[in-house]
Amino acid sequence: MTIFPSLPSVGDVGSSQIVEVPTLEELGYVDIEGNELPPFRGGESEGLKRLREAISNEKWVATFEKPKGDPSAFLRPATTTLSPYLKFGCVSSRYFYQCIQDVYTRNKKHTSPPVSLLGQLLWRDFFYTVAFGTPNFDQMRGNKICKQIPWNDNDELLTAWREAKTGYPWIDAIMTQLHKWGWMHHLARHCVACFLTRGDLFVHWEKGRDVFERLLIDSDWAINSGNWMWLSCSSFFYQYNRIYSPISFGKKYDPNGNYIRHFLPILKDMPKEYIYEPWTAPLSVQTKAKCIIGKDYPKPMVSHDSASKDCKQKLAAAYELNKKLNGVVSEEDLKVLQRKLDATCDSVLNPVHSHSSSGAKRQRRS
Ligand SMILES: Cc1cc2nc3c(=O)[nH]c(=O)nc-3n(C[C@H](O)[C@H](O)[C@H](O)COP(=O)(O)OP(=O)(O)OC[C@H]3O[C@@H](n4cnc5c(N)ncnc54)[C@H](O)[C@@H]3O)c2cc1C
Repeated sequence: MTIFPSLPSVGDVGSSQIVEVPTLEELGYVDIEGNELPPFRGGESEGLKRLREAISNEKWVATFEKPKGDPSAFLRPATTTLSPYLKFGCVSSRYFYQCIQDVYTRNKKHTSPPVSLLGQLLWRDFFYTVAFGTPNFDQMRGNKICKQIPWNDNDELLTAWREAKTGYPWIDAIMTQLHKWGWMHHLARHCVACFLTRGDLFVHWEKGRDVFERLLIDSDWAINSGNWMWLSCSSFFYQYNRIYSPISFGKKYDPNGNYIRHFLPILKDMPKEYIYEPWTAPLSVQTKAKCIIGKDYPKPMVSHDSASKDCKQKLAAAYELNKKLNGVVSEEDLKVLQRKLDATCDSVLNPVHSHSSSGAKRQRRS
């Protein structure tokens, strides 16, 4: 008697040929020799090792409070970095949850959801639940929980953002980390998602979501779309007047700009006074730093002050329209609104001017 049934025979494969396994180059990946390797190794053993390391620091687990972590910490990230392992099922979310509960049992005083570490796992399940119950969750059209907003379709703006060429070092460094590591801190994701959508460029959140989906190693259908809706003020969060400054937000955590220097080495010799706004550096300083703005590193593609003001106006008008039509906004309604807004808001076409001489004016922080 055989214990294991024999394997079914291989069916008729017809005339199809068995081809070679495609190379990485054929799959579209470029040679990364000489480049920094992403600090992630796949597999369950690595995932469990990271989980044990995070959990063994009981004080850190018990006091974990998001969004208090430092988004610019890259040598030792401020969060667990377990998302790729959870996404691929290398680490069980239930086991992770149980480990946190065990720490809480031993440490009665601990933070609570939504900001605690346990709360982060609840956010994960929150997005899974809403995504499951919402038709067309991953798009604006036909999605009842999503505000209908006349985003622009400007591929030039999208490309500059995706290719880390906005001229805002904080934004470009984050996008470079995305290309190199496939992972960034949660607040860093906030900054670039806000910048692309409601903060500065007014590009559709679905376009940014698609870029993240392609490049994140933790890319997750429900979590990614949910967070893009959140950050673009399309759903879950509606305070569109609160915009991340691409200049002052990162500076709070990293005044010397070490994160920027690491991910954008072209700016590594820029003095700290100018690292977040290099276009304001006098030409002599740019020359000494071997980085001429507009030649070695781009000028800012928009003026944050006027672009963010325009974005707020557009959001206010779109919210008003959604309210008036009780969320049933047709494509034609959006087009009419877009035409009206295009006539009044044109900051995107008016980039900030580079100040390569002394006496350059700084932008007001928002
Ligand atoms: C625009 C945008 C897109 C995002 N896309 C993704 C994505 O595709 N995949 C993804 O896993 N996370 C995504 N996130 C959520 C969050 O940024 C990452 O889960 C987190 O940064 C991963 O790092 P970590 O494992 O160190 O997180 P920790 O802070 O250590 O949290 C532990 C786990 O909780 C879960 N978690 C944490 N924050 C969130 C959140 N806001 N929503 C849902 N679950 C959360 C993750 O599974 C994470 O691994 C996105 C956030 C934004 C703002």
